Amino acid sequence: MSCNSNVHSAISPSHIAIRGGTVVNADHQFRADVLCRDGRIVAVGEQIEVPAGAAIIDAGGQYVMPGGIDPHTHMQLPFMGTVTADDFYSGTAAALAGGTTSIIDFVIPAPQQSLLEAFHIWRGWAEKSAADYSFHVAVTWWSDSVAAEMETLVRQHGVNSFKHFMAYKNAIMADDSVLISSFARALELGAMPTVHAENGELVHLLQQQLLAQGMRAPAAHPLSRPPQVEAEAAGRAIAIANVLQTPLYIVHVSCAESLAAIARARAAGQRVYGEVLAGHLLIDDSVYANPDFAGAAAHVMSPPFRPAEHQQALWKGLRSGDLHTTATDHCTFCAGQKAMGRSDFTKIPNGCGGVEERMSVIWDAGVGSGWLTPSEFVAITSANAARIFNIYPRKGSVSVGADADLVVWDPLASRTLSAATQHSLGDFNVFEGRTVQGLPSHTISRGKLVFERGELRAERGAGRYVRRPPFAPQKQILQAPGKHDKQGSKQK
Ligand SMILES: NC(=O)NCCC(=O)O
Ligand SMILES: [Zn+2]
Ligand SMILES: [Zn+2]
Repeated sequence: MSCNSNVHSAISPSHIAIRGGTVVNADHQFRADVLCRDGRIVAVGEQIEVPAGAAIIDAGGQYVMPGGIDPHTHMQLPFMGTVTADDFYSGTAAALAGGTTSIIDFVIPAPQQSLLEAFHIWRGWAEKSAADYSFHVAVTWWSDSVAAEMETLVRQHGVNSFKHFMAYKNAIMADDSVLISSFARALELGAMPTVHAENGELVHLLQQQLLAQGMRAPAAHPLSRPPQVEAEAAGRAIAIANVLQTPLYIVHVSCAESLAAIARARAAGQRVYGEVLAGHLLIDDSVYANPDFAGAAAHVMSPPFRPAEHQQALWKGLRSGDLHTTATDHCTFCAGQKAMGRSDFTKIPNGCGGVEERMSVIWDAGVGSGWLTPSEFVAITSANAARIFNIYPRKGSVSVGADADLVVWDPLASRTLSAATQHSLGDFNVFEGRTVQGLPSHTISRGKLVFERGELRAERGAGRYVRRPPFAPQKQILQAPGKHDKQGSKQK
């Protein structure tokens, strides 16, 4: 479908002025012009002086927001015997068309593979990115060399988060011993442990049982990964983080039970962060009942889409502050690839797209319905991710000195989403037929106008690797400060 037929060169005068819009940051919104020079924001204010020769964007009646940050994508990922359809160019170009100007993707070393070797391979693949990118690095096995390479990644390569897949047994699954070693090491290094929370042993057992019962179609996929399987793993990761006193970021929280575990931990004073996918907010499990294999298989991802009541809980979690970021887990496989699991649902490559649609579908359903304010939208689509992964306010903020990654947002524009018009190279759109109100009119990436009212000017290789500094290494503090007197000695 689509595939970048509508791509032209980015417009890049040294100055871009955005005039007459309402700037929205995560903490407040205000009327202001924004001036960008050489890739940075250099002025935000009323009636700013615009140098001769600057490109001028009229943002009257529109919002000017930080470009979206999608903290969970998989471009060019080799996975389940195939490779995703979108590479770093097509995937980031699609992101820009939807108002997302940065992604955080994943380096996933094979068990026994050097983390550094894998990191350099992914860095090479990502050089063609049209938008800025960064990497979480997965810890899929453990040894002293992994511990040493984590340090090199943090200190020399700007990695401050490590991912652990608690699912995908016999492939990339991290067992408790890996989780514990890696979380403890992350704490020493000032890095954030993150988890894909699903009990891989239970998934494996349920898959085998379903296959033995002759259930081979995609409809069996959600049955092999019920909410309890996710909640058990989320609870276990939270408990490990609690004992070790590490922070924890849980990716793609999809069910009320996991959310409740996060809420309980946070109420008890634990630093736990939750990410929710645009798809999990808006699509329910009825998609797996589709008798057409291709339609059902296109929705096979993990965790799976859930019964509708979970969506209500997730939206509440975003508003209550127990969920912090929104992502897509953009991981596109075409129909021919999904067909690898035609006679065995466990072989369907897991993953769906969405990097181009995330901002619009969340604005439409969240802000359009009155559930979220524009500032809350900025918090959950960019600012919170920037804070959690330590690149704020350079990213996620419209402020002087920040990168000129901006989206001019037209709250009245609408379109109907479709694979026929998407920029992703995937051949399916999980939001097919959904009409959304609220679209980017302009996207500016590092000071260049890369998208203007439907015309995409993404530039291969224009994206830059974003280094993310570590947080200060934390001491292990086993008691809350209130248990100590003012001099710091323990109370009797
Ligand atoms: N989510 C999914 O189904 N595929 C990508 C890998 C992962 O994030 O688990
Ligand atoms: Zn995952
Ligand atoms: Zn993922």
